[in-house]
Amino acid sequence: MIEISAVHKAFNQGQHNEYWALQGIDLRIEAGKVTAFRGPSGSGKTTLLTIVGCLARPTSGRVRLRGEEVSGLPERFLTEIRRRSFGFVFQQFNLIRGLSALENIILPALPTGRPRAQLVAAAMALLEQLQLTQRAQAKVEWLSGGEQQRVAIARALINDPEVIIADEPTANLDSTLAGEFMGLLASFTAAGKTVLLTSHDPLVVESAAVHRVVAMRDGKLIEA
Ligand SMILES: Nc1ncnc2c1ncn2[C@@H]1O[C@H](COP(=O)(O)OP(=O)(O)OP(=O)(O)O)[C@@H](O)[C@H]1O
Repeated sequence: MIEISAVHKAFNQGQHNEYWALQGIDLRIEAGKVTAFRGPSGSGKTTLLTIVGCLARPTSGRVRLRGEEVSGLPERFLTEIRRRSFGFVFQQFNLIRGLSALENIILPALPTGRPRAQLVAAAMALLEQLQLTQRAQAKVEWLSGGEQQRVAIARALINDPEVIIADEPTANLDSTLAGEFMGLLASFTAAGKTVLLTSHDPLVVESAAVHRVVAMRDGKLIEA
């Protein structure tokens, strides 16, 4: 479903601090499965996921999504593919302060033109699933770290993406909530969605919800 071929990524190319964060990644990711990336800090996990999610381009190499090459497309196409195909949950939640949990969740769906009432209903259903109904109208800066993370998860799901990309999604959750998040992952894949996540948490990487673990070191894949 996602094919990554010979992907390299350099930061600060041509400068004294040039750094190759990815050094030749070849990987096929199956649809409908949870793939977890693990590896030491700085091994390139986040860099790889941002490239797969069309948030950044590889310096060389290719990424194909459902057989279509996306790595070389112009930005306006990438924006559309991102919105249509991917939901992101990042370590920094990137929520908009001053807006409520509910407003943050529906934000990525506004450009789709779906009626507001439909979006609010979808957002409320997600909040209920994540046990956050009572905080719907609270401004996000009033929420705890774990609550903010659940708002970020709901926001990633509002456009019903095919692929969910989650970078350390449970970093701010206690083990009960982390366990619930893993349960949610199982329901995503049961619905045919593909999940890519990074984690340092053994509870996540060793969870029954994870189908495949990919290990990275120094910008390369290593045998898990
Ligand atoms: N924008 C950037 N400019 C320069 N170097 C960068 C940039 N982004 C990442 N790097 C470097 O690339 C390397 C890989 O970073 P990356 O965030 O992908 O690692 P990671 O495996 O996700 O780490 P962690 O587990 O700590 O999140 C790191 O050495 C990092 O410092």
